[in-house]
Amino acid sequence: MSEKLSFVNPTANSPWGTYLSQVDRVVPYLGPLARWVETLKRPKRALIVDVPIEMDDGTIAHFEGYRVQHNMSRGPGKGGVRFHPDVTLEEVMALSAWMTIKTAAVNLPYGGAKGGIRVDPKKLSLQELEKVTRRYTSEIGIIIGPHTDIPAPDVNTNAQIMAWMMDTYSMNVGGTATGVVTGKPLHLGGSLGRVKATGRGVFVTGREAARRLGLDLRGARIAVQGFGNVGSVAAELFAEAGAKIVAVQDHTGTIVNSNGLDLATLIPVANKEGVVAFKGGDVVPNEAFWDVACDILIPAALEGQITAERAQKTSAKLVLEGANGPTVPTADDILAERGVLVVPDVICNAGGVTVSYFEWVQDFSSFFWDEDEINVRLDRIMMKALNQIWDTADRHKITLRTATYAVACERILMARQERGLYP
Ligand SMILES: NC(=O)C1=CN([C@@H]2O[C@H](COP(=O)(O)OP(=O)(O)OC[C@H]3O[C@@H](n4cnc5c(N)ncnc54)[C@H](OP(=O)(O)O)[C@@H]3O)[C@@H](O)[C@H]2O)C=CC1
Ligand SMILES: O=C(O)CCC(=O)C(=O)O
Repeated sequence: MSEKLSFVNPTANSPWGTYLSQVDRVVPYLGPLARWVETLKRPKRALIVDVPIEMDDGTIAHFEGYRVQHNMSRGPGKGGVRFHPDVTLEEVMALSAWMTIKTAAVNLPYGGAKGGIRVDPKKLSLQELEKVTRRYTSEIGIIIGPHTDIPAPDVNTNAQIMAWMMDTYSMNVGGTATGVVTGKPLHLGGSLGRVKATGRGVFVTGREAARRLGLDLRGARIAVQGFGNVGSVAAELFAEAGAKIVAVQDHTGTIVNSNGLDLATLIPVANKEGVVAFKGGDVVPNEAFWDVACDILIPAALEGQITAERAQKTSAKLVLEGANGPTVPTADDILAERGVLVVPDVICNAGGVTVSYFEWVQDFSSFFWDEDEINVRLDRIMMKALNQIWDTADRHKITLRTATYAVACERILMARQERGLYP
């Protein structure tokens, strides 16, 4: 680890810095458990791996990979794997920590972990992508496993990549270990409902938040940043409920249509070429996305997108954090002062890990549920968690984010205390 990067001294405005500041804000609400809070400010374990592969042109390329296990007080590590050219150890530390808070917030029997490879998968052939995935899985194989740490999809990873991870791990241990990853294809022990689960959770929590705000979803204007797994599914569900998706941004650019974008035509175009190739909206400069007149804003791309300046200008009344860590702490304060309600990532996007948990349980019991059962259970878990968080926020007069941390940190630190410290 470089001199600059340490567990306790984050780079300014980094995701890890954001996370540490979120933890600091919850300390006054932890009572006697506050003496354990340092536990949350450092990962339990961080592994950096070299991922060398032979490229199609015969050259050897090296990629840097990470797996961070932030906390395992309540159960095995759980969290996705990200393939992105900007992935850093410090980012993965933050993502793993948010998993610890998230799994505790919805009361799943897991800790928090996350992984990533600094690679642009869009520049790899399918064969190179498979080689990178398999080599990375072998390298982190010393710390993952169905009972220790269970990866899943995140940005630029999907069911095919989970299938390669499951196969590589299984070959290395000499058996078929379906429970080592979730988000797998259905015929390899995957679960119905997992692909749409995160977007569905954003919709379920968003619908409840809108109801409490007195905001009618019929005709509500929604802007969505990031139109991948999370953003596109959330957009579809809100559109089905009568909302208008008035702006969408992905890394190709931003499109707007104040009458509502036609998702049935937009989604296939976006999946193939990116949103700017869609003809049913106007292409505008990326920064204009934050000026679009809207009632609900759904950040569903990367961290640090809602800056102080963007928080000041958004017209949204409700922010639904589909992405992990999209709002920096100064922006959080501005949104709160302006009366904009934020449903934080650690509850808003917890639908994915909740159905991952269902997948893991189904793999162990070798008995698979139908999709209705999965969705009913998902909605029940999300609503129970959200209502408890809302009660906590009302009781202490704090934001939903700090309330989520209060509920989650109490569970995590109580488990830590009850387990004791001595080897
Ligand atoms: N998948 C899951 O189950 C879960 C994901 N999340 C979080 O949700 C977020 C999105 O993940 P997911 O949908 O799975 O990832 P995907 O890879 O499916 O989609 C990511 C989307 O973000 C867009 N994007 C990337 N960079 C930018 C940028 N600089 N500006 C605008 N758009 C950008 C991508 O555009 P393009 O396609 O053009 O590159 C793509 O549309 C992440 O923060 C992730 O951690 C949280 C919980 C669970
Ligand atoms: O499905 C999972 O296990 C984890 C998903 C994830 O990485 C996340 O919630 O950020």
